[in-house]
This record gives sequence, structure tokens and C-alpha cells, in this order.
Amino acid sequence: MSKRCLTILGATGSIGLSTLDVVRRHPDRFAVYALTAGTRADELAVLCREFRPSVAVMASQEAAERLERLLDDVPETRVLSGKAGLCDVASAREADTVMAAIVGAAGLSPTLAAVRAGKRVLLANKEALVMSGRLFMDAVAESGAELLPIDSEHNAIFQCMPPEHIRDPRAAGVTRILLTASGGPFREHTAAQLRDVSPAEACKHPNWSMGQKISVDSATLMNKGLELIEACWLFNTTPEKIEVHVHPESIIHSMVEYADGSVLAQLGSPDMRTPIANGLAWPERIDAGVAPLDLFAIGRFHFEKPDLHRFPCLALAADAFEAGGTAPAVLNAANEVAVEAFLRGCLRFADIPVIIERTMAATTVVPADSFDTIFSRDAEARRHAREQIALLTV
Ligand SMILES: NC(=O)C1=CN([C@@H]2O[C@H](COP(=O)(O)OP(=O)(O)OC[C@H]3O[C@@H](n4cnc5c(N)ncnc54)[C@H](OP(=O)(O)O)[C@@H]3O)[C@@H](O)[C@H]2O)C=CC1
Ligand SMILES: CC(=O)[C@@H](O)[C@H](O)COP(=O)(O)O
Ligand SMILES: [Mn+2]
Repeated sequence: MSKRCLTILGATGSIGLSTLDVVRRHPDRFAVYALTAGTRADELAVLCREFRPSVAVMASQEAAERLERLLDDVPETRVLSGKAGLCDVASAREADTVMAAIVGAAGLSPTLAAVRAGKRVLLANKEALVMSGRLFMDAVAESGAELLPIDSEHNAIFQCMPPEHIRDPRAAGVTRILLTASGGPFREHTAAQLRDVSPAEACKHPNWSMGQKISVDSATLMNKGLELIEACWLFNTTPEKIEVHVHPESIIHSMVEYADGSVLAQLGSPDMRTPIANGLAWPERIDAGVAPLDLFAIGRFHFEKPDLHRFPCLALAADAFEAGGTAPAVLNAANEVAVEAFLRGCLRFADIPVIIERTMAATTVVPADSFDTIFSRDAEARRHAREQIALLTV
């Protein structure tokens, strides 16, 4: 068996560490070519000592200089920095597989570089696809990259469809996708209780252990909104063909309904090592280190409709997809700015959707005809969102 050689973008994060945990269990299958991080050089240094990548990349020159000092005695690891360094390792000839696990818009350029270089791209960074939708999928088609979904719901949907039909589910007899949502930590909060929840409470997901940004997105249901858009692009479908089911146990990771009335579901413990191992080894199955599912202990599954009044972000995302063009990029940018402000204690939880709605209202939708257009609208939306936050906090 020839080894897969990996670049892991966002190696120090929740998905990055879970990926390395799967890799660690299979030294005969996987080798690490490159690891990247944003600012946390100390954490990346520890990983470099264990996995001995040929290249390590930090987002800034300053962080790269620190990493270089920390790896003084690890001469086989070359240190690079910045967007150019990230794109280099994402497209390098030496790597055949790229885990795209940088959080947010910062992941778009390196993920796209991996796509354009025709890699097997394991897509966790949903924001990249939400921002650039059709352009991203066109790049996949042009390069022949193998795009495999890692987001747990999308990986579940992928597992429930014939692989040759994932971009044409109607041809496989698919009638609907049932996208599951946990409902987040505030599923039972009243609108009044939601006003003053803290960042620590928002980051305490009931079932999953994840980075801060996606944890807040789960709490507002924006994560489900981003995932709705992600599913539309990955599976070439529309929001009307996707129904969100709040399933608080997070054991069913999503379902696919067929014309004959069959509904196929993928179940598993809420542990990202399952979809990661599925993507790394696809079409084979390998040990992911995940404990077997104990359905007797779980006992019951519950399902509810999402409450769009308490959690308007889901509807805002559906509206952005409907508006098309640059609207999803604007939605994503406004959300990133609002979540960051909330995490810094500068914005109330309930004002996250307010900032997104105001930013969307203030920004003209134009056709998403190039990545330059996407990046310029992203920057403009961030400026609007920051202005709106400043107005709310004076
Ligand atoms: N966590 C999960 O279970 C799931 C996550 N996802 C998606 O996967 C992605 C990663 O999520 P998660 O692992 O939770 O996030 P984390 O915040 O835990 O990790 C983010 C990673 O990205 C790096 N990073 C952050 N900013 C930059 C930047 N500007 N340039 C380069 N690298 C950067 C971080 O480096 P540093 O450590 O130095 O800050 C870290 O390695 C997100 O898009 C998320 O939506 C999808 C499904 C499930
Ligand atoms: C693990 C994963 O894929 C997350 O996106 C998870 O789905 C978050 O859970 P909810 O958004 O359903 O709360
Ligand atoms: Mn998910």
C-alpha cells in the first residue's frame, strides 16, 4: 500500500488535532508533509517534534520566527509564513491529500490552492465553500480534485448516497436531505434568556468539542445556516430540498430520503475522528479510535423543528443563498466579525443576527464572477459590520 502524504491546514485546532490522532494510529498508511497554524507557534512546535513534517507554516512572519527558534534542533522541518506559505504547502507536489481545517475566510486561499492543484481535499472549512460556492465547485470540476466532505452532517449525507451521484442526487432517486442539528447549548432558552448569555456558555456545546467560532455558530444556529449552503453546493441541490431537524442527541448525523420512501441515516458517537477517518481512507474503512455506539445507553432519539424566531441566523443564511452572488460571502464575513466581537465581550449574543442583517441590508449583491470580487465584498462587509457594532456599543 502506498502511503498518503498529508498537508494539514489548521493542525493546532480541534479538527487538526483529531486528524493527527487518526494519523498517529496508522503510521503504515499516512505520512505528514506539512503542518500549519495561525499564531500558536508553541503548540505547532510540539506537533512538529512528533510528526517531523518537511514544512511548517505560521500565518505571520513573527509567529514563524518564533517557531523557527523553537525548532532549532529539528533541521528537517523548514518554516514558512503567510498566505504564500499556506498556499505553497496546500499545492505542493509532495502532498496528495490536504485537510482544510483553518477556521473562517482565512482558509479560502489555501483550500483553493489545494483544489487547483487537484489534491484529495478533505473539507472541514465550510466558510470557504459558503463564500465562493459556484466558483469553488467549478474549480473542483476543472482540476479534477477529489473533494470529500468532513463536516459531520455532510460526511453523513455523502455516506448515505451512491458516490457516483453525489453531484446529481436526483438521478439516484434522492428526494430530500434531512440535515440534523443539535440545537446548541441554548435550545431551551427563552428569547429573554438569550440576551445575556456569556461566551463561555456559548462555547459549551452539549455534544461536540470544537473550536470557539464554530461553537458560537452552533449556539446561534448560524452553523446550520452555513451547513445548509454547504450542502446545496456539495450535493448540487436547493434549500427547498433540505429540511433541518433538531436532534438534540447528535447521534444521527444526517439522513437522505429516497423516492421509494427509504430514509438512509449515518449514526455514530459525536466524535469528528469518524468523518475524518472516512475521508482520509475513503473508500476504505479504518479504525478511528472511536468507541462503539451504545444505543441501549442512549435509549431514545428526539426531533424538533428549528425555532427561527429565537434563532434567526438559519433564515438569514437561507435568504443569502436565495439572493445568490456575493450575498453568502457577506453573510459569512458579517458573522465572523460579530462572533469575534461577541467572544471579546464587545457584543451581546442576541445582537449577532442584528449585525448580520444590517450588514446584508447595507451591501449590494453583485454576481460572484471572480475570487477577487468575493474577497473585496468580504472586506467591505467586515467594514460595515464593525461600524454597526460600534454604533450598538456607544
Ligand atoms: N471542530 C469541529 O468539530 C468541526 C469544525 N468544522 C470546521 O472546521 C474548521 C476548523 O474548526 P476548528 O478546528 O473547530 O477550529 P479551531 O479554532 O479549533 O482551529 C482553527 C485552526 O486554524 C488556525 N487558524 C486560525 N486563524 C488562522 C489564520 N488566519 N491563518 C492560518 N491559520 C489560522 C488555527 O491556528 P492557531 O491554533 O494558531 O490559532 C487552528 O489551527 C472550521 O471551518 C469549522 O467550521 C466543521 C465541522 C466540525
Ligand atoms: C461536528 C460538526 O459537524 C458540527 O458542525 C456540529 O454539527 C455542530 O453541531 P450543531 O450545529 O448541530 O449544534
Ligand atoms: Mn457540522
